Amino acid sequence: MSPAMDFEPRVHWDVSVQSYLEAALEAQRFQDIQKALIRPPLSTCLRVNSLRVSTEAVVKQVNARVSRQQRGSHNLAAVHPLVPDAVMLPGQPSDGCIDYAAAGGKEVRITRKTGEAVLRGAPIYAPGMLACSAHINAGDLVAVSIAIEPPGSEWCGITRGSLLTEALNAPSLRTLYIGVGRAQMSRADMFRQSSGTAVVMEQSVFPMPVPVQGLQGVMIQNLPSIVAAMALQPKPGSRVLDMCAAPGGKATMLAQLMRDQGVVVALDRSQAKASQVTSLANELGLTIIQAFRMDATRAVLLEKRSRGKQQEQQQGGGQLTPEEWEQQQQRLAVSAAAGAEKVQKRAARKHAARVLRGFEQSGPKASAAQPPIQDHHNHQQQQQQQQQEPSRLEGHESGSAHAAAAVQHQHEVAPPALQASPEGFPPESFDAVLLDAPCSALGLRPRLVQSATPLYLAQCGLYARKLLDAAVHLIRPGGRLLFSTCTISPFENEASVRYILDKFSHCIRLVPAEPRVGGAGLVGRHPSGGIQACLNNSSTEREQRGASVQGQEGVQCQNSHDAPCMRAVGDGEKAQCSEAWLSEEEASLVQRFDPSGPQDTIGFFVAAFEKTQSVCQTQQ
Ligand SMILES: C[S@@+](CC[C@H](N)C(=O)[O-])C[C@H]1O[C@@H](n2cnc3c(N)ncnc32)[C@H](O)[C@@H]1O
Repeated sequence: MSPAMDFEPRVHWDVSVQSYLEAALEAQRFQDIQKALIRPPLSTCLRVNSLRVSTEAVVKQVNARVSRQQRGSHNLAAVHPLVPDAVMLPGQPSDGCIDYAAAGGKEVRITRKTGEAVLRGAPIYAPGMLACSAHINAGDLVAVSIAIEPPGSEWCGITRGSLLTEALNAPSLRTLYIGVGRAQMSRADMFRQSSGTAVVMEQSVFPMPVPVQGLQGVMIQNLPSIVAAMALQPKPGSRVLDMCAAPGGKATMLAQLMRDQGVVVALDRSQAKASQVTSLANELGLTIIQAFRMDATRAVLLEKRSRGKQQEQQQGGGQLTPEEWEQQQQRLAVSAAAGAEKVQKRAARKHAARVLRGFEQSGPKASAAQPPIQDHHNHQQQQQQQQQEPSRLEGHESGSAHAAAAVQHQHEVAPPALQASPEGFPPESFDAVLLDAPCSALGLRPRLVQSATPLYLAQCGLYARKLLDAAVHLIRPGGRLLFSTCTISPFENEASVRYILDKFSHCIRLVPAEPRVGGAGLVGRHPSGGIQACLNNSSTEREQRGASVQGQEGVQCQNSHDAPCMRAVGDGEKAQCSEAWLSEEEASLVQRFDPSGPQDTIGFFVAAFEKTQSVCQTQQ
């Protein structure tokens, strides 16, 4: 074993994506961003649940830990000057001098995704282990290395459970050393256990954040995520929708800003993910969050349109592609077999929709007190699960995230778990809507592999527009919409804002996204033809195939992380790919968080809109 002392991983980008971003952001800026993306932000941001505990108390507690455990290596924690519920823990750049010799040749190798979380301060859990040296016992010091997938591959070349021998240090296998840790279990247990901490880091190429486990009323959350929730300005007692809510970081922040009064309807496309939101709300003792499984692109209940579409499909669907036709046939077969069960489920969904509509008439308080669907049996089961499973944050809050709930009475006040989803919501149902769109996630840090392709960026941007369309219909006149992403891709950010401002110019206007922590958005248009040109020029065979089949057949998404599976970049959608951004004035209202900027945050984008009047029928 000969670990390199410097942490200088070379991260390959798709050539076309790189040229697209270089042209958009300018070469030097993109180079700086690339450098920033391979390391975690130096500071850790703690979100304080100020309904339970004061930020001053948290600052005091954290600083007490700093002085005890990491004397001299950290500056003191402080409340963020513009974000009152955020406590910032500054970190010092590491000198990179790791004493690998102390490990005496013992080593563990972990998956790349685990490694990225560890670089943000998480311990190494058993499932993240890939290989390790022979004869490792609890208490041993071990060198820690990450196995990196080669460009274009999803497998790093090492089978879990392997013995680390010279062969696994072959130059053909990409390995990155990130520090030294202490084993918490034996080699055998590392591969036998499906949970539990396998190794705790003692020295890392990046400073390890102050441990926050056990701190009451705090959770780790990226600063821009907190800013996004604040910029929506949700009012206590109002009715708010979070369209893409799991795992619930922003939904819970919204509830906190609303002083846990009113209702936050939180949607996500899978039941498991919707349940994550409920779990986090329970942990934090927030009672107003109602989580549903729902495809938010279909969240607007437009009676006429949905009936028309249903009829069209039943008639054989002149508009359907062969692929859609086949999918429809499969669905019909399944639904026929489902028989009585389906009738029951539909009744449950109708009931839920009725309750939600009823809520419209009776006001927020009534709905909060009477959740759409109650299923006490499942609620109990879920609570048991929550007690067994540690809480995790994913999505924007990648890396270690320890939701430390300051709640004594959570099981008394937690809303029951919701098992069925309503069919949708009538237009203008909400006072405020948050759309934290699934995106290409090019702003997340650290990222040791970048696999995004032009097609993927195009799909993500178009998917965001679909969700934005729904969002605009769901807000009431006078209400607010907050759009955010964790990507640096302008097609998903500024070009999406342009799309919505142009399409709904008569009823939507940009308003300042505040507090103002990030920088201005991009002005003008993409200088070399935008994502469509990028797609056309794309070098890989796969991309060319994707570009050449536009509008003809489905293209599967290629990434697993929150991959928005759009069918295809269709002919009708091509026009949307031309890439106009913002005017000077508009750019000054949105916020673009640059990962290489002085704030040292993840890459993020925030835009706030106000709906001035109803969307006219022709726009629907
Ligand atoms: C960026 S993450 C959201 C993070 C979340 N807002 C938070 O702060 O914790 C995007 C989420 O959108 C969900 N999603 C993707 N497509 C969706 C759809 N059509 N309807 C609802 N949710 C969707 C994904 O499952 C994922 O959980």
